[in-house]
Amino acid sequence: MRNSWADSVENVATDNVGSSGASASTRRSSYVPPHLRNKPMAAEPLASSQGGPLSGFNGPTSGSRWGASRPDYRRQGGGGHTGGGWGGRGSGWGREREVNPFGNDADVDLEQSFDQENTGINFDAYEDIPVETSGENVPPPVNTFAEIDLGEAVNLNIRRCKYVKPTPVQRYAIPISLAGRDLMACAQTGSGKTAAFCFPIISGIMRGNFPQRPRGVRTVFPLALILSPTRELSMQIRELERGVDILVATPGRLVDLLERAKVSLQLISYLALDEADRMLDMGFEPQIRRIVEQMDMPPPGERQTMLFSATFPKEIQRLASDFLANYIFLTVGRVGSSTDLIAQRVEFVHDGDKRSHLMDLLHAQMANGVHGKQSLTLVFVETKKGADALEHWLCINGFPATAIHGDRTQQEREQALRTFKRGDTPILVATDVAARGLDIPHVSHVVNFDLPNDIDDYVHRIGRTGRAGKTGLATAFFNDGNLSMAKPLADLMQEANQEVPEWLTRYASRSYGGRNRRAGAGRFGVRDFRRDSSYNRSGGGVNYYDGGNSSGGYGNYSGGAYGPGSEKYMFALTNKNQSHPSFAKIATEMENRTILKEIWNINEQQIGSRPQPHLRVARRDKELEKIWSDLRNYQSGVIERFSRASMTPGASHISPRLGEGSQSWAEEVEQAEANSGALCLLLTYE
Ligand SMILES: Nc1ncnc2c1ncn2[C@@H]1O[C@H](COP(=O)(O)OP(=O)(O)OP(=O)(O)O)[C@@H](O)[C@H]1O
Repeated sequence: MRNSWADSVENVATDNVGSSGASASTRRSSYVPPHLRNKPMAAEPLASSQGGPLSGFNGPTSGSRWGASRPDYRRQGGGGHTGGGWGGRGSGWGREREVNPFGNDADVDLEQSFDQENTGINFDAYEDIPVETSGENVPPPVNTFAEIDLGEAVNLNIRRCKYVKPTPVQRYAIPISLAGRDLMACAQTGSGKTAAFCFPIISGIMRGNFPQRPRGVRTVFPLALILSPTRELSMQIRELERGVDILVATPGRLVDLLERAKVSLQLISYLALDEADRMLDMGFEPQIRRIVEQMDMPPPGERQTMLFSATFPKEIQRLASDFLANYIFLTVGRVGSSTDLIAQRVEFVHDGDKRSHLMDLLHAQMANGVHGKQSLTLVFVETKKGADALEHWLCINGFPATAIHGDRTQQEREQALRTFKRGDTPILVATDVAARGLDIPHVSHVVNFDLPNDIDDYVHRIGRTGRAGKTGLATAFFNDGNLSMAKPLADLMQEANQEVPEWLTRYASRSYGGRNRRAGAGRFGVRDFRRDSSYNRSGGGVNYYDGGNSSGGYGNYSGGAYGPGSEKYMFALTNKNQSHPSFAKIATEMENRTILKEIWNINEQQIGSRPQPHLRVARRDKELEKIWSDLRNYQSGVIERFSRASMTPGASHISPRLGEGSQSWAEEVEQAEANSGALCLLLTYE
């Protein structure tokens, strides 16, 4: 018999109901954020912009700040069962759950106990979700699974899953894919993208006539390859289909298998990239190119390629288009936006107050109870060390927690996910390894203890809640260390009809000089990068390096033509006595990007947290080429200039502002390096 935090939730909830019912519960829940403590109680409810996620757990009868500002939340079924608020989540896209014949008992119990209380969600609310397609001869969408010919076996399994109707992304993507077209698709987190690419692949393989595989060799010849960024996500997708016909892999491991000739890609008919933008950012791009372009995989046009993600920055679209032939671009919902199903709160919390603030949230969550049901909370932190430390601190303070990050063994990572899913440790402290794709039922609260530096990372992180039509809550701790996120965060919240705290609007309105590549109105208007005039100007060609400030594109370093209003800053990358080779090595081991983030943070302080730097390589020798490829899309930045001189241990910041465009970029970098003897990096901001 386990005695989990959920048991204490149950006890608290029972106590509350037993003693004085709802009013006791309400009293307990009168949460006061630290910065408002010891102040007289306000006569009227605090403005929701001042936080108070607790109120989210209060449900509609609590006079909740949060509930009051979110009429749509209640409409969507989040108002709660038994007046209890948070636990009463919608049932998603009409999916009813059956007992999973392969699951263990604990999972089944938990799933059943939750599903019994699902109150249903208005699926029709999704009907008016904005959808945009571009490309030639786009096949029409369908409304039901019955309209799509996926074959008897797949249809049967769809019925077994009790998927009653396709989600919006499935309505569009499945017919496109069945028509044999390449696809780049962007749809919100938790909206059913996995099935959107898996169903047609499985169906195609079950019905297709494929060449005979060579016999008697130990190499396997899969027909479909699905690439995803983390092992956990690969395993999750693998749950849908196992076997050698469909290979689900992370790039690193696959490169290894390919190099040892354990796998051949010669017969690949389908290639899917899940979390495609992550797969093509600087961490993975070299490996993906190796797999897709330099091994034996058939080229675009001879295979069908599908790329899916909830976010798709334009520069990544450009890269991705290398892998596609005459593709259709599909967006369902606003590109890179969060779903409206997630109520987003942002609270100003100084670093030193974060732990106590988190504890307040967790206490509030307990006090407002979910009536014995595990309400899972996912807490995102910046570093692996930070994750370990917070996990430890939570545990010794009576909150069963576990942690997942890149330094833990695979076994530990899986164990952490298991105990979290079961509710034995209803708090999971995670780095970005858990930010994307993971579909964990019943995560009701995502806390961004440390905000990421990139708004897309934020979108993926909070997307771990509010999935499959259910509602969720996301709380972010913001402080002066997150200035670069003020504007994108405020814009995103506004887009998702969230109440933006006034203080955040003020932060956002201050100019930090950054180029906010995805912020502002018209996110939905800026979709398929092929529609950009710059793309057309270059004759439809793909020239990733021609964006930004460069007048000559990649390889032409003689420019220096900063656009009006651009600013530039110079940094040395030699902090922490890193020698260049070790830096390069570290840069390649970037699954959770900690080291680079350290560098980034140094830079951020130096540049006054200005967002969205553009960076470009200044010289192109082989060694730098590698670093360049690793760093190119690091966080929100793209390397603009990067040059090397002898390393000076301990050298740091050189010059915060170099002479206003009077010198060419290369000269500036060289001069700075000559002055400092350090490896230098020039950042410019539009
Ligand atoms: N047609 C459907 N009806 C009901 N539920 C569905 C349907 N399609 C998918 N789901 C469920 O929705 C949940 C989210 O799906 P999935 O994990 O594919 O989302 P996603 O869009 O890939 O999210 P992310 O962007 O976070 O990776 C899953 O639990 C899945 O089983």
